[in-house]
Amino acid sequence: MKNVFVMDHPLIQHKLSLIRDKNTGTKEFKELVREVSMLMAYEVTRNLPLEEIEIETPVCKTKAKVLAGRKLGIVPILRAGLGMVDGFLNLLPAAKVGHIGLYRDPETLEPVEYYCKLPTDIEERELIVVDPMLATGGSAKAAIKFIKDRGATNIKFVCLIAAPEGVEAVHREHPDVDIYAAAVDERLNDHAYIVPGLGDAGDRLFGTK
Ligand SMILES: O=P(O)(O)OC[C@H]1O[C@H](OP(=O)(O)OP(=O)(O)O)[C@H](O)[C@@H]1O
Ligand SMILES: O=c1cc[nH]c(=O)[nH]1
Ligand SMILES: [Mg+2]
Repeated sequence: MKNVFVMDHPLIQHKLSLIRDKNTGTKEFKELVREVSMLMAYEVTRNLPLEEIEIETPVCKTKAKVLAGRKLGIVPILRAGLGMVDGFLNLLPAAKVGHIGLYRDPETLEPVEYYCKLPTDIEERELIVVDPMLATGGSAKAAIKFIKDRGATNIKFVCLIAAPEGVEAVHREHPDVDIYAAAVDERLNDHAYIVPGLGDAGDRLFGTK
């Protein structure tokens, strides 16, 4: 599949299996989502540019590599995307966080927007949109269009589980956006839930329902 990178690191896969298990309760679910997000942040940032600066160790002066100051932004899609933010910020503490509130109407399956607050300089930032689930792709497409309309040009999308239908839909509308997932599952069911998936990510994270 084009534009989708599956992160098959054993730690990510192991923790994802625990997350999928219906017997995993809210507290553990939240901790695991944070841990997997941190591991995914590590993989997603693999190509960040470096520059050399001069530093002094206790022994001598030397050249050393540091991040080349690229500005980053994390954009969770509320609610469930919130569960991924802390894991990303653990590794990228200087990143700014923008929030986009969307819920999927259970009848029409169309995303409904209810909140948006983004960093003012998003056009200068590399933006990482995060949401545990990419199902039909409606929410991801809407969030990406939203930030593109406000000037963003450099966007990645990171999820825990993607459905092939969602990957295809995002790729068709936003071919410039790479998708990073811990797994691409089999399909969507009649209610557009991912099979086998993990159920409703927002409800499992926040203990609702
Ligand atoms: O690809 P899609 O078909 O759009 O479905 C995926 C969306 O559904 C879930 O959110 P939900 O609507 O359940 O909102 P919530 O995070 O507030 O629970 C999930 O977190 C995604 O945002
Ligand atoms: O399987 C799914 C699909 C959409 N949203 C979820 O939380 N889970
Ligand atoms: Mg939900």
